[in-house]
Amino acid sequence: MSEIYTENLSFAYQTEKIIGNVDLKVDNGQILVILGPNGIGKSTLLSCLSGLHGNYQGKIQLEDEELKSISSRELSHSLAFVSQGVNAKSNLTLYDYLLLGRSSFHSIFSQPEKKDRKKVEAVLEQIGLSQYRAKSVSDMSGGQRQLTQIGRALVQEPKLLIMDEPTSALDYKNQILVLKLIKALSQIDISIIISTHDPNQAMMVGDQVGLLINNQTYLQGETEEVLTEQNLTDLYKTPIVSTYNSKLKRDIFGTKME
Ligand SMILES: Nc1ncnc2c1ncn2[C@@H]1O[C@H](COP(=O)(O)OP(=O)(O)OP(=O)(O)O)[C@@H](O)[C@H]1O
Repeated sequence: MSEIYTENLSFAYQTEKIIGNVDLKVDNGQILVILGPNGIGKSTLLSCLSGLHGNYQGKIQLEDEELKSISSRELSHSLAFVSQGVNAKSNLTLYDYLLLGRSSFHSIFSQPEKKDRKKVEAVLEQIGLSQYRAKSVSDMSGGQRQLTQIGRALVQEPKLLIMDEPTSALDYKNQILVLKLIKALSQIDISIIISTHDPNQAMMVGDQVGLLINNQTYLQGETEEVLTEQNLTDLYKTPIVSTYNSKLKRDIFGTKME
């Protein structure tokens, strides 16, 4: 069954149409990676899918319900969104900030339970920040705050995780940590949509790749079919070549500098 799909989805800010004709589909436990040039509408698309832009046209179906008819509390039990950038801001400690992310599991007056603390401990391990549990979120580095924001989504235990450029502030080791985490989550049947500017990341984790080509055209398909030299060259309007790396057992994308 599809975790989420859209039919003829379009969205405009005031009169400026940003995305159109988007037929997107993510099955249970699948990873969809969205690529597209700056300003094409990736964040706008992910915001629509996360329920942040209610005034879209067309259909967004989350499991068997239309997104617009799902309450925000109900939505927080099935979907978590990590927005672009390093915007985790709080004077709380990292531990308390993550614990607060469990609040949708409780009534306003109830206290966190043992299972909430256990989940926070597990997520601290997953994002590699256990040693910073007592540190104030506002005192963290950009990369640490991006990992914190991912952790905050994970404590929600979503069935669908949507992340807008989740590795943009991360060093190479932490990029790999997040990509491996994404793979591991998909293996326990969590469906994932991420955007990125790096086609190599799409090749590393994507089951499917979606290209936002212009405000009328969205192309989605199997990773190896969509990530071709021609498609990427057309998408970024810059020549991109691919070479097969036998050590990595996959194609690597790059550009000649001469
Ligand atoms: N709140 C807004 N009001 C009006 N226009 C907006 C708003 N937010 C974004 N836009 C415009 O919508 C277009 C798509 O922006 P969006 O952030 O979705 O692109 P993107 O593909 O995520 O870009 P990037 O790769 O640079 O992050 C841009 O032209 C942007 O200027």
